[in-house]
Amino acid sequence: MASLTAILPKSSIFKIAIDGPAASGKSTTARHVAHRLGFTYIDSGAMYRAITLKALRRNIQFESPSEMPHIINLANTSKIHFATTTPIGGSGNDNTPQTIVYLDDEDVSADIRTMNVSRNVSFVAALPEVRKAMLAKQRRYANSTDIDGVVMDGRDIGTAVLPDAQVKIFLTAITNVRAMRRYEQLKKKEKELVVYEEILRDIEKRDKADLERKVSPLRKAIDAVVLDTTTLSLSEIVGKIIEMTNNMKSDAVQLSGINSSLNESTIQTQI
Ligand SMILES: Nc1ncnc2c1ncn2[C@@H]1O[C@H](COP(=O)(O)OP(=O)(O)O)[C@@H](O)[C@H]1O
Ligand SMILES: Nc1ccn([C@@H]2O[C@H](COP(=O)(O)OP(=O)(O)O)[C@@H](O)[C@H]2O)c(=O)n1
Repeated sequence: MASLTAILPKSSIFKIAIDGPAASGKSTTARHVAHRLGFTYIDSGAMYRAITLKALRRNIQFESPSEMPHIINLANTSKIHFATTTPIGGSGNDNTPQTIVYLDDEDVSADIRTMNVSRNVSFVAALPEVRKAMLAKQRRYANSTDIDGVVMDGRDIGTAVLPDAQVKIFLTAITNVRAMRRYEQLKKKEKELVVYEEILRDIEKRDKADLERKVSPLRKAIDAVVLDTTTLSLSEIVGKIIEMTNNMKSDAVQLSGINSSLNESTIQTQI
């Protein structure tokens, strides 16, 4: 099949936006979709987590107004990048491609998932200047020219970061199910002692903060499709998104056919 970038103008790199509340399945879904389509995956939440981790390591006192310029400075000056490892056959039942997150060239993939980072990240993510810095980085990644497409997940991807995304998904699941999944996920990593009730409280608190903040709150874009992962398996969700993407792609191919025949008839008319 011809490369999509050969059909669409460079500015129209295929974009898939996946938003939703904490632990709704965004990053797992996004990684599988990106892997299947050969697209780049960008975990926007990891970027906010990385800045939060750096602030914690520097003992910055959150919510102290005099410390805010330091956090903003970290957002503006830190280098964040990603690498994806493709599993060969997968380990055990988990064949999910893994994303490595680098903060100033250090692999912080595990450190950004601790409860301490989770407890503080929504505060950092609510600072308008931090969002401005992350938005610029996110758009830069998404518009890099050497990729066919991008899948980005977060809270404001369909509404603010990539409002031009051709496919927009809003993933949801009931809170208890999300908390239990996050509990199982963290327990496997054995990075720290995890308590289900604490995870549930963190998810509820973070959802509230993300929904209520002034700048780019968690919202479903009007043109996003809602998928409920409480009742749909990972493979069903991934399958649906791939199907939507393929439909959009074939529409784009047909449109490009119509456009080129329109151009031909315009040329003939001019002759
Ligand atoms: N549709 C699904 N059904 C069941 N479990 C899922 C589904 N999607 C994701 N999961 C699992 O739920 C957990 C949280 O998913 P994750 O992708 O980390 O969520 P998010 O990125 O939204 O925080 C992971 O362990 C993941 O494997
Ligand atoms: N596009 C985004 C992505 C994340 N975030 C913030 O970053 C936090 C962590 O995001 P995440 O995607 O890693 O969180 P989980 O859904 O994995 O728990 C969220 O709770 C938001 O406060 C955001 O504000 N905007």
